[in-house]
Formats: sequence, C-alpha cells, structure tokens
Amino acid sequence: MIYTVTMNPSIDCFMELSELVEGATNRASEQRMVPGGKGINVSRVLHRFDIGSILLGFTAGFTGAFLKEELTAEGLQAHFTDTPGMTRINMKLKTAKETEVNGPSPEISQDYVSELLRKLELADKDDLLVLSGSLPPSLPADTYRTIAEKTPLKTVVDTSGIPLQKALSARPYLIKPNIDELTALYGQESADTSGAVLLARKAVADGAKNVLVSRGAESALLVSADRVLEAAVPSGTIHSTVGAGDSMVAGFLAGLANGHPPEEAFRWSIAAGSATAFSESLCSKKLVEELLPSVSVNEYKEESV
Ligand SMILES: Nc1ncnc2c1ncn2[C@@H]1O[C@H](COP(=O)(O)OP(=O)(O)O)[C@@H](O)[C@H]1O
Ligand SMILES: O=P(O)(O)OC[C@H]1O[C@](O)(COP(=O)(O)O)[C@@H](O)[C@@H]1O
Repeated sequence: MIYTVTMNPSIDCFMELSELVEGATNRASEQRMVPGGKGINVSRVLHRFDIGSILLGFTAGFTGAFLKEELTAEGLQAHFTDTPGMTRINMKLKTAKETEVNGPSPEISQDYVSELLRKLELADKDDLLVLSGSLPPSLPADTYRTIAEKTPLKTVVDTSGIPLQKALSARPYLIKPNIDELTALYGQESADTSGAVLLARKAVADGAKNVLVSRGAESALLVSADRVLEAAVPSGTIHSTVGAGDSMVAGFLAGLANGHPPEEAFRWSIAAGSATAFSESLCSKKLVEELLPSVSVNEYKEESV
C-alpha cells in the first residue's frame, strides 16, 4: 500500500481571465475548484492508474469537509485528521501566464503529528510513504525527517527549502525537486544540466537514494549513486502546469508498482508530468500511455559533467 501525507492540503481554485490588472476589479471567465496539495495530487493520479493509496494529513473547517467529500466521491481513501481552523484555498490564475497565490496553513500542533504517526503504525513494513508539500509553519522544519525516521517505510519526499534539506539525513528513497528547488537547496541561483547533475549528486551524497530533477520543458534527470539518466520532455500545448510535479511522483511510483525498473519508471514519470501539463486538470492514464513512446531516456555523458 502507498500512504500519501499532505500536511497542508488546499482547495485549488482555478480562474481564467484575459488579463490580471493589479489594483483593479478583475473578472474571471471560468472558475473551477478541485482538491489540491501535493500528496493528494499523487493519490489522485495513482487512482487513475488503478493504484490504491491511503491519504493522510490534516483537514479543517468547511474547506476541509469539501476536500474529504470530493476525494471520497472520487473513490479515494481519505483518512485525514480534523484540526481546528480552515484548510487553505490556493488561487491559480490563468492569463497568458500562470500566477499562483497559495493561502496560509491553519495552525497545526505537534499532537496532530503524533496522531499521524499512530495512523502510520498500521502500515506494513513493505508499504511506501509519500511526504509531499509545504509544512504548516507551526510545525518544526524537521517534521518530515522525524516522521521518516520513526517509520520503517521506504519514503518519498517532495518538498523544498529547509524541510527538504533536513529530510535528506533520513535517507529517503526518492526526492523530486524542480530545478529551482534543487538550486535553492544548495544556495545557488541557477544551474544548467551539468550543474544540476552536480547538485543532484550532492543530494545523493547527503542521503537521497534517487533524485528526480524536473526542469520544466527542458529535460529531466534521474540521479542515483551509480548513474545519471537524462530524458527529453515531450512537446505540446500547455494548459496548466499545476500538479505536473506531483504527477511525476505518481508516474514514477506507478511505473515501479507495475513492476518496471527505475529507468522505465522515470519514463512514466515524465509522461505523467507532461500529460498533466497538457491537460486542464490532472493527467488521464490514456494520455500518459499516448505520450510514453515519445519519452526516451539516455545515460548522461560522464565526460561533460
Ligand atoms: N512546457 C512544458 N512542456 C512539456 N512538459 C512540461 C512543461 N512544463 C512542465 N512539464 C512537465 O511537467 C514536469 C514538471 O514540471 P516542473 O515545472 O519542472 O516541476 P514542478 O511542477 O514540480 O514545478 C516536467 O518534468 C514535464 O514533464
Ligand atoms: O504545499 P505547497 O508547496 O504550497 O504546494 C501546494 C500546491 O501545489 C500543488 O500540489 C501542485 O504542485 P506541483 O505543481 O508542484 O505538482 C497544488 O495542488 C497546491 O495548490
């Protein structure tokens, strides 16, 4: 079984408008509200691949109730813990560009993390744990590391900044930084492909078994102690990149769950990320399957590192 943890879920409220004028009343032509948050998106995509997961994390208020209703109606196992406050709303504004305003997290006390750990005690040692998204600021920055260290489960961590840096020492099976998150992790402004490989290798030296680096339309890398793989990303028309990174995590896990080795799971990951970027919402299995043949993976040339 796969457990996904979303400590700071959201309702993602998508609005389309021709332009966004600061300081004016803007009117949207379209509006759509969907469950959001990184672990939740991973579970929603896995479900499209007929892979079950248990969704853990914290929900609050009527927005939290909406989340649980929607996810349950979709056939997902939403086992969230209710907390005081209000699950946030994240605005996703689509003009010619994508602008995001993510709401603040409710305050979550340490007691709720203890309750989450109790729920994880039910997991089997062969289960997989996905810790995804930002941490509520009321929790210590090493919360993911603490959870990963307290469970015997193989762990995937998809977060950024200090929580990611701290989680590395818990030796996660996989981390999935985008290029900005990877460069920020090591205090750099930017990195080209060889720079990204160097930084991903640092992350491996610091504890990650596999580092899946997404670089938007440019390429993606899968770096582990013994090899570096690079893949080109399919081209297509972008509808919304919200959830594309989460779809990569889900695609990778779906590939593994279907018995494929990591290099093939890497292909699934890119096909899923791009399928979401080319869709209005999260990817369909059908589009992922259509894109798969166009994703080729190569060993990264060592001499150019
Ligand atoms: N312009 C694009 N064209 C094709 N695929 C894209 C594009 N932007 C994103 N993707 C897909 O989404 C994945 C994740 O995108 P990226 O922006 O790097 O990560 P994140 O969503 O985590 O910030 C990419 O690896 C790729 O598969
Ligand atoms: O927890 P964070 O970092 O604020 O991110 C939450 C947001 O990220 C998403 O999970 C999408 O993430 P990606 O685009 O990186 O896949 C949204 O659903 C959500 O609004």
